[in-house]
Amino acid sequence: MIRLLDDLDAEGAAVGVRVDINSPIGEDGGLADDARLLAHVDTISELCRRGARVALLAHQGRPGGEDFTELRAHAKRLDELVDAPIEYCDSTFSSDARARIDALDSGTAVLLENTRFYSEEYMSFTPDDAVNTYLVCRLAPALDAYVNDAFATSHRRQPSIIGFPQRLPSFAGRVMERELDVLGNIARSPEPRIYVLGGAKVDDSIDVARSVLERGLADAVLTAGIVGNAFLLADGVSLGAASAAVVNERSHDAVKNAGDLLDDFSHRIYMPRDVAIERDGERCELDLEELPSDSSAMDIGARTVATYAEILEDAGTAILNGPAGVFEDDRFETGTLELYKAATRAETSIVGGGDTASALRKLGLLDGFDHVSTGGGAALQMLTGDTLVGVEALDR
Ligand SMILES: Nc1ncnc2c1ncn2[C@@H]1O[C@H](COP(=O)(O)OP(=O)(O)O)[C@@H](O)[C@H]1O
Ligand SMILES: O=C(OP(=O)(O)O)[C@H](O)COP(=O)(O)O
Repeated sequence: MIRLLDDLDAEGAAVGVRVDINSPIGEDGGLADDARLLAHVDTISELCRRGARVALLAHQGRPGGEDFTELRAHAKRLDELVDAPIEYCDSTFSSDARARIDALDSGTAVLLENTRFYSEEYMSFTPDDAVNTYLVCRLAPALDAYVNDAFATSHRRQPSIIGFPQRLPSFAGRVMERELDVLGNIARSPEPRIYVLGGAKVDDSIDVARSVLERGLADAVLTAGIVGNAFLLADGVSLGAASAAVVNERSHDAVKNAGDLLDDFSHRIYMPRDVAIERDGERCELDLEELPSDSSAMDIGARTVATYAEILEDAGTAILNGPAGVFEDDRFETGTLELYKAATRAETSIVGGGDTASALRKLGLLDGFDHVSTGGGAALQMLTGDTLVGVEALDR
C-alpha cells in the first residue's frame, strides 16, 4: 500500500522530498519555464504548514548537457512561489548539507544541490544496491521520512528515487498522488478510449500503441507528427525522401514495427489523410495522392484534423502524447491547435509529455484538459499499463 501525505506525522520531522524541477534553461543560465516548480508548490507548502523541516532533492539536466546546472535559481524561484522560506545549499549530502538540515526550523525548507553532480545519480541500480549508495547512506540518517513527489523521474532506477524507501518511512507527495489517480486508473476511465500519438518519440509511441491495443485499453489510436509519418511509410505511402529521412533519423526500426502493428490492428489505427509542407516559405497542404514531396511533412492537414476531431469529440477518454506537427513554427501549429482543441471536448481529456505541455501553453489550451501530466517518459510508461520503479518502491 502506498502511504500519502495524510499518513505522515510532519510536525518537527526532517522530511526528504524528491521533486522533479528539471526545467528548460535560458541562454542567460536562468530558468526558462517554472511549470514543474509550480507543480510541487502544494506538496512543499503543505509540509511546511504542518511543521515539517523539508530537505528537497532534485536533479537538473544530464551530465555534459547545456542544461546541466546548479539549483540556485530553482531555490530562488521556489522561495518566491512557496509561502515558506526556502534556502539553497550548494552540496547534496556533505556534512554541511546534513548540518543545514539539522538546523532547519519547523516550517522551512532547503533545496539541496543537483543530485546528478554525483555519479551515482546517473546510474541504474537495483533497489538493494541503491540503498547502499553514498547518497542514501549519508543522507538517510539526517532524515525522519521520505516523500517521492517526482513522478516524472520515477521510471529511473536512481538512488534518490528507489533507495530511500528502503531506509525511511516513505510517502507519495501530492503531485505523485494526482498522477497515480489518473494515469494509474486509465483502464477504468470512460470509453471509448482514444489515444493520440504524435511527436518525435517514434519507438516509444509504437510501443505504447502496441501495448494499449493488445491490452484492450484503446478503442482507436490516432497517429500524427513524426509517428504518423512512420505509419504512413509503413502503409506504403510514398511521402518523399525528406520525410523518410526524418523518420529514419529517429529510429531505424520504426517503419517495420509500425508495419507489424498495422498487420495486427489496422482497423484500430488511424493515419493522416493529408499533410502540410513548406512551399515558397508558406504552409502548403497536400493530399496523400499528391505526394511524394521534396519537402518534409511538418504537420497534419485540415482533412486529417476534421476526421480525428470527429472521433475525439465522441471519446469517453482522449489520451494524448506528442504534438501533431512542428508547433514551434507558427505555420505548422494548426494541426496541434485544432486537434488538441477537439480533445478538450471529449468527456475526459488527459495529456502527457514535456513538449506537448509547452505546445499547449503556447497555444493557450492548457486549462481545457482534465489532467496534464508532469511526466514525459514516465507518463508514456504508465499509459502502456505498466507501473514505475519509483512507485513500486513506495508500495511497501
Ligand atoms: N512532422 C514533424 N516533423 C518534425 N518534427 C515534428 C513533427 N511533428 C512533431 N515534431 C516535433 O516533435 C517534438 C516533440 O515530440 P516529443 O518529444 O515526442 O513530445 P513530448 O516531449 O511531448 O513527449 C517537437 O519538437 C515537434 O517539433
Ligand atoms: O524531464 C524528465 O523526463 P521527460 O523528458 O520524460 O519529461 C525528467 O526530469 C527525467 O529526466 P531524465 O530523462 O534526464 O532522467
